[in-house]
Amino acid sequence: MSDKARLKQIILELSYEKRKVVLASGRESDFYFDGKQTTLHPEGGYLTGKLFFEAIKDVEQVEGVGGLTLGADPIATATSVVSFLEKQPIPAFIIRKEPKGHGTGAWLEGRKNFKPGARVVIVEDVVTSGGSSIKAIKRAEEEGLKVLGVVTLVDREEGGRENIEKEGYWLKSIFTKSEVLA
Ligand SMILES: O=P(O)(O)OC[C@H]1O[C@H](OP(=O)(O)OP(=O)(O)O)[C@H](O)[C@@H]1O
Ligand SMILES: O=C(O)c1cc(=O)[nH]c(=O)[nH]1
Repeated sequence: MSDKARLKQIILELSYEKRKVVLASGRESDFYFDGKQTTLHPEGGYLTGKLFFEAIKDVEQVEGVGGLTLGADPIATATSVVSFLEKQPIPAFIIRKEPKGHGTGAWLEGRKNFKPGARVVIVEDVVTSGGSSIKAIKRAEEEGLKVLGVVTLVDREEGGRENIEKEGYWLKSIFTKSEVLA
């Protein structure tokens, strides 16, 4: 079985839930992908890292991978670890939803691994409206990074791609919702 086929099995088993839920955008839905159930699973996290690394390794001399906490955190870390194992090390970063209230006051964690203008990819577990990805893009750019595009584990195909592209960035998905549920 391919890495992608196995990851789909894990997503269906651990992350896909049929229930009524309010989403980050305020929309209501009758299903949910709880991405962290997969990305924090030992095999799920490893396969996520492998597939995200494959998706970004040849992209426009990528120099970093990160995203908005919390969904992005295990994905960025797994991708970075796999990149080291594959001898093309790509450092990870985490963007906070609020700046740290004491100590460094930082919005962005992992800063020392990035020079100004470093070319980075934003990662997400789920894209619905794309609002969280766009927030991450804007914050990363305000922090001096050059964002190339976004990679998500699951694209729910609910307008996120269009909204991200409208901002001038590409979106790649490991899976669309249709692929997961096929
Ligand atoms: O495309 P959007 O409409 O923005 O929705 C998708 C976002 O929603 C979820 O995050 P959530 O805010 O639930 O937070 P968490 O990652 O901290 O759990 C998910 O991890 C994405 O970041
Ligand atoms: O839109 C969201 O907030 C959302 C949808 C989903 O399926 N999973 C998730 O983590 N967030």
